[in-house]
Amino acid sequence: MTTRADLAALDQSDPLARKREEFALPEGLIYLDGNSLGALPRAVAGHLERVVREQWGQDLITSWNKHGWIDLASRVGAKIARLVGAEPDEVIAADSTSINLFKVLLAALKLRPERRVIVSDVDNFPTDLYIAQGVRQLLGERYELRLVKKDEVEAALDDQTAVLMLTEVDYRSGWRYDMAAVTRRAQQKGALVIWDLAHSAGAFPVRLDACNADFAVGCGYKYLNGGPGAPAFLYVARRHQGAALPFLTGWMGHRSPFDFDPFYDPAEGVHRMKVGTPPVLSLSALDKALDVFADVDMEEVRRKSLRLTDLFIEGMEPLCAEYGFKLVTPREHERRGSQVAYAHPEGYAIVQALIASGVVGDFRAPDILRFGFTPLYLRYQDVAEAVERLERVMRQGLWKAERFRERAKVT
Ligand SMILES: Cc1ncc(COP(=O)(O)O)c(C=O)c1O
Ligand SMILES: Nc1c(O)cccc1C(=O)C[C@H](N)C(=O)O
Repeated sequence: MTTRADLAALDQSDPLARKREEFALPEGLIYLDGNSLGALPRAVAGHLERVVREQWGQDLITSWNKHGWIDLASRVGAKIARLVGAEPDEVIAADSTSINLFKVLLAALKLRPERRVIVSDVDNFPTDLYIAQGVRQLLGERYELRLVKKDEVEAALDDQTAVLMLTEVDYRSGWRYDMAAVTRRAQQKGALVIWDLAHSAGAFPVRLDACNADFAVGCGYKYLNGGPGAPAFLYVARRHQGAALPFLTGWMGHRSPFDFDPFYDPAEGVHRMKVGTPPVLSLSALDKALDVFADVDMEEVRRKSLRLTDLFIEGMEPLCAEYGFKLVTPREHERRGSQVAYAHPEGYAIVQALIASGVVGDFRAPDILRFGFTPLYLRYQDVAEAVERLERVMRQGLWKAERFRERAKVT
């Protein structure tokens, strides 16, 4: 059994412990929801204030050149590229994950015009599936969206598969695909592969290059801490950049937007995936937030993430036995992202009671309690404290209060 003293010792010797002070976290709160909305890096508020007052306020429109607003999507993309194993010119920060998925899915399908099938995971995050359904409607009924369970993905690939579209880490269970192996198998069948890295980027090292991924997208507001509604990112492997087209052909993706040419001519490389005017304030927040990673070794982040999640799983064992929580996250390290999830029929009310006791996790229908572990701002001792507070919620039956049953709009 791991004691409080063991955890204190782990915090003492933690090479990432110094990163916590770079985040503004409310006193006493244990935040286990950085997989949904990352915490605020302290430097962001001052930076945004300067961008607003000095750049927007004083330099006004000249800021597009003077402060490089026009290149922000690429500069921020280059910072993300380092975290996902890509070259700086393979990634841009733009739009939302959903919109980026639309762009790369259409681009990929058009690169395989003779094929008609999109394969995905039936448990994929709904927006990914909705985007695929919309793309299918747009292209016509002759396209098939083949949705299968995780262990059926390989068997679902055939010589008609144009695109395999998956999220590396399942948003509910935290189950993680073997990205390199799955990519290889799909490519052997002649398909292109799109990865959604929403629950991967910033959570552990990602190697898009070593996996030979074709396309990828991901969120800016989860483990990258870019703030609510932060711009997402999009990756196009360099080998596809000449042929892949966005189909959302906006002026910012034109070769020379300020020629105001009436006819679309795609920009070089990943730049053609830009659509409209970039959200400078949001991009600036994400830009500054990413600086937190500048001196961080992502291998170290992974080591700590696995220790945190292992400790949580260990600490929860007595609660599973006593109160019926059922672990749904794999114990195997290779199959796990940076979150731990449990099934419990009273999951919603329990999560609300836990939040009221100062531990923020979240609930995912139908019955999942989800806890995200962000190694940059969590301490080992937080893990024990979170388990203790949950134990109290259960032992004292705090979750039974009527107010914890009311479903909020956003869960
Ligand atoms: C796997 C995955 N993809 C996409 C999204 C969201 O996409 P968007 O940024 O368009 O809201 C989420 C969470 O919101 C997610 O978990
Ligand atoms: N994007 C979100 C939002 O706008 C409101 C509430 C939650 C979210 C989320 O990020 C959900 C998240 N993708 C998930 O994994 O469940």
